[in-house]
Amino acid sequence: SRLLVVADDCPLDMTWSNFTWAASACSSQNERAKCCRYLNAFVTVSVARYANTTGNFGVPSALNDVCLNYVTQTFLSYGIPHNATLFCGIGPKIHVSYQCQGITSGSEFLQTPNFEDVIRNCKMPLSIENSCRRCVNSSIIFLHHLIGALDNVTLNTCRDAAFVALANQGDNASAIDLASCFFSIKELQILPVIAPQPSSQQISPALAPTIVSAEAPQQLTGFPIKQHRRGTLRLALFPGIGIMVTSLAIVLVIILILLIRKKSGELKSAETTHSKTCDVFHQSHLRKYQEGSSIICQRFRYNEIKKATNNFSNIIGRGGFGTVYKAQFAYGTSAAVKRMNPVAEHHKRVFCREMELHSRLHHRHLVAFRGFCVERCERFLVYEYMENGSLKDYLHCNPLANS
Ligand SMILES: Nc1ncnc2c1ncn2[C@@H]1O[C@H](COP(=O)(O)OP(=O)(O)OP(=O)(O)O)[C@@H](O)[C@H]1O
Repeated sequence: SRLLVVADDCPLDMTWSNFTWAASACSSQNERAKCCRYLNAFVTVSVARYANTTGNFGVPSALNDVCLNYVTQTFLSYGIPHNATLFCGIGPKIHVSYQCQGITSGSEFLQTPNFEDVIRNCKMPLSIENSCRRCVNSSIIFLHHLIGALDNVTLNTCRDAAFVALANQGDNASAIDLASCFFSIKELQILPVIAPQPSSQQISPALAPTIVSAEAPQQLTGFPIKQHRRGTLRLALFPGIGIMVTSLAIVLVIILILLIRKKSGELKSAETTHSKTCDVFHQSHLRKYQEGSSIICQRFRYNEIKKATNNFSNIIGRGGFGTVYKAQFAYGTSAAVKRMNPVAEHHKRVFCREMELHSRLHHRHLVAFRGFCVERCERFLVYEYMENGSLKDYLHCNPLANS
């Protein structure tokens, strides 16, 4: 459980945030730089809040030690190991008061040349793409103009001072947003779902990297790293949602495939059933017809007729019961194929009777009946092909006949 830290005479307030992420990072040896960025951000935001009421970039020098002690105790009470605060340098590197090139207040900073560029480029929200990058870019340019090639401690102090000046341009929320951008860390106010426990792992001060690598934000050493880190952090916040959405999409696709397959199966089986019913009807009537008939005529297959009529493209006439096609069978015989129109059930019986009649009638003045086809709910009558057209055509169109 967390100890209550009494601020004594330190005017800084560090109760504005939860330190769980920082405690987690600071308990891992692999996240030392991140740990220091967290600690630096907590102190800087606290100083910015203080500057908001006083206008000063930090506590009076008389309160320096008191406040550094307060900050260290606060971190300890939130589970941040003592060796982490030593490693990050609370006091020697992380200050509670910023004196940047003699500037000690926000109003002085605002008068610094080019600072208005930084203010313009650091407008909220900084969480949207490229906005943070723009803000940090202009801050770096500004700082390099301001301090030139001075040491990293000065650079860091001025960076923190610039942060405080900027943070005081907006409200509390924008200060948090700005800190997340400036120090390349998770949004400070987001509460984690699982509170990580501080581990007993020790961070050896002997292993402390240089001030730049341990303390300076990533932005000052390279944007790509920072951009990548922010993207990763955003993703890490919602891993569960990503998995859920992906799973849902997969389930929906599977359901869709099953529905399509079921529907196409139903259609196929309906078609087959219809076709079978049709054919069973025809076959039973044909059997009766063939059983009662002494005449046996040729039965053609549907595909045979389809091929012979060139896929029913050679139309030679239309009558009251169907369309007549010219057919050329593989064995060289020409024929006229009458494709009967679809009719009601009782007409199918008529078709069979007519077939019987046709097959019995033989006369040199009658067109010879060659056969039939009953398949796929279709009926065809096949006749000898008459070369010279119909009698009607002959009587009405042939000039020799008319003369
Ligand atoms: N065996 C055939 N040889 C050549 N052409 C034919 C043959 N049978 C029919 N036709 C052509 O097809 C047309 C239609 O013939 P179809 O027998 O269907 O009708 P129809 O003789 O006019 O009378 P109905 O509709 O009463 O049968 C004919 O006018 C003819 O031009």
